[in-house]
Amino acid sequence: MLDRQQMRQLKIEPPDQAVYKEVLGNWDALAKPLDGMGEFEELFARIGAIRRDPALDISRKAVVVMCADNGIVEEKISQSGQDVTAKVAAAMGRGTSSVCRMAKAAGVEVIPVDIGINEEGSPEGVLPCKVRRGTRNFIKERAMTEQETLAAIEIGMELAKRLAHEGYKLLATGEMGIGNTTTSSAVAAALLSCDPKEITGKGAGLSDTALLRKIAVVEEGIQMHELYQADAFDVLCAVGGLDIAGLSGVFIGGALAHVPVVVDGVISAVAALAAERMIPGVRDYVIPSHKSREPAAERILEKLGIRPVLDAGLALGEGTGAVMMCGLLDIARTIYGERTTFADIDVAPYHRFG
Ligand SMILES: O=C(O)c1ccc[n+]([C@@H]2O[C@H](COP(=O)([O-])O)[C@@H](O)[C@H]2O)c1
Ligand SMILES: Cc1cc2nc[nH]c2cc1C
Repeated sequence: MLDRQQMRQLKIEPPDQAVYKEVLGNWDALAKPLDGMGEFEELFARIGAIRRDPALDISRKAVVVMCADNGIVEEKISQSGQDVTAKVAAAMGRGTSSVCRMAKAAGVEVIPVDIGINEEGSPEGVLPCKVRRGTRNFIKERAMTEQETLAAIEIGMELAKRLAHEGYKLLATGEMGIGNTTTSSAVAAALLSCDPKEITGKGAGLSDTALLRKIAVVEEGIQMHELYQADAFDVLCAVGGLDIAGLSGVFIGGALAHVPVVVDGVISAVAALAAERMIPGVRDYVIPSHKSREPAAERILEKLGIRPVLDAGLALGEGTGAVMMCGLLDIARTIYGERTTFADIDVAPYHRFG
């Protein structure tokens, strides 16, 4: 079992800059305007550098969906009942939830994980990795013990490692957990040292009055656990969730295995930021997808130094935005994989000015 000391000692190797340059050069040789594929050219250079592969093989992809419950739902910070977590997770196990439909269209495998659903046993088709049945209410006590948080991180790390070993070239992240936009807002406010009012949103739908209660709950959690002074691991224990901790582990495990990991909405973004704070260098392995409607998302992605590609007000979760990004990456890659170069169309290559 992973301990805190071992975790602190993990080292992330930087992506390969020679491959990065080679991929950019290959884009320039294609019969198209220079930089015609915009940010996708740089994103693919990063993916090549991460995988140390200028061929940019991203043929096998999986989305890891961490499902867990949150004790903070006692404070009525979500429009949905806690039972929805298990119900949507069960649909995921059957292949019928939103992310499953989209992943089928995009050629991405869905790996739902029960890392903390508040039910006895795990739904059929969902990987049984329950650390405990939901977290504790963070305005009464710490949401998780150190051991529970480490266990969740380790589950994510081991899963990413196993998937890399099985030949997945790109991983995407997702989650399902009623109440997890409250835990995410609390973790984000602490890690960004900002006022919860600025970054707490309506999650899966709340009235204006309920949003004020949600903000007050986040403020109370931060004050009670003195989180503006805490490190990322302590923040996770105090106000985080098993899904967030598990996804942090996926980001760390992906980075250690040289696999790019696509971030999804606000919960996944918060997990990536926590992972970067715990193990510096992880962010070099994070691939953007969309800018969630939750206000914290933009701030977190900015802090991570990654720019979202889609800005469509998505707020569904489950990894749906990340899966959409996988589809876009596949489409964009076709012109790189089946190269038509300047030489093929008998035109002299363009040169960069300045
Ligand atoms: O991905 C996002 O940014 C996102 C934004 C709002 C809601 N969600 C999803 O909605 C659920 C959490 O909403 P809530 O209001 O219960 O905190 C959870 O299952 C998430 O997958 C997800
Ligand atoms: C039905 C439902 C499906 C979801 N999928 C991700 N978060 C969700 C929240 C709700 C409420």
